[in-house]
Amino acid sequence: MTPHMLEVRNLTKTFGGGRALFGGRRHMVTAVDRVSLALRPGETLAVVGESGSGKSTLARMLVGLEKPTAGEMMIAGRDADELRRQGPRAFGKIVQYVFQDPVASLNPRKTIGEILETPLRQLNRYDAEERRARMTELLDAVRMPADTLSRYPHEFSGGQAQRIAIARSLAAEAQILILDEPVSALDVSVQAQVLLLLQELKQSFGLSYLFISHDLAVVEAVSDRVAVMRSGRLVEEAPVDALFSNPQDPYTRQLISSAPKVHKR
Ligand SMILES: Nc1ncnc2c1ncn2[C@@H]1O[C@H](COP(=O)(O)OP(=O)(O)OP(=O)(O)O)[C@@H](O)[C@H]1O
Repeated sequence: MTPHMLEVRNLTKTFGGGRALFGGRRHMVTAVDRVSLALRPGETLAVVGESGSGKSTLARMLVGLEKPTAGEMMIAGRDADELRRQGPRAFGKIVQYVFQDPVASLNPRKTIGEILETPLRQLNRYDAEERRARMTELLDAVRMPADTLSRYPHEFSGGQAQRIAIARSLAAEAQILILDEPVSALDVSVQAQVLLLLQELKQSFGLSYLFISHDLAVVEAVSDRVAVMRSGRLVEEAPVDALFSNPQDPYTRQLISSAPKVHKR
């Protein structure tokens, strides 16, 4: 049986709980509360919820930016910590994180060529000429011209920078992209183009997506399954059509009815 691309069981993250100041009460926040989820090969699983529901904390734990308080995380059938201990190269070949703010996620002091070359070098498979050819191919895959390589991140718009950040994830040959609000910072007219590109790349590169978003219209357009979070808890999980046509949880119903652009069924 093919293992799940990602699987979390009872994943929990509690912040705070250090020594209380001035004898006051310790303030603890359970950002993620016993969440269990699985991402299947080739699918887009959206995680939705309002601000503060714990979506980003979940994603950050998966890539090792936060340490879980409790629970299990498996990536491609292997324990996530064990995989991470093998180093960034082994981990990056499986999972890449795409941030909400694309310009900030690219090193301002490096050219796009230098940024894309780093993961290619880490693969230890290409010589300089092959790396150059591969970078041009990757830019082509995200619809950016070859002269992008000699330019710097600040020279690009948000949409272009997000395409470049996606190309960097592809350069690492990741199988799973964790897309954390990947179009929220972009103009509405640009959002659709980037979403369409992500759909295409998923097919051509055989990717699986964990798609974090608060925007139900976006989620409806891109996902296969949807998990709804509220105050750190998973309240409902269903295939996208079932979730929008027949939401089971009162909170999901409320989210759908208050979303302006969602296709009401
Ligand atoms: N480093 C931290 N220290 C303390 N509390 C945190 C930390 N990171 C997140 N939290 C808290 O955890 C909860 C969940 O936050 P999180 O950012 O995961 O939610 P989110 O659904 O991604 O929201 P947003 O869409 O606004 O980013 C919030 O109450 C937040 O204040």
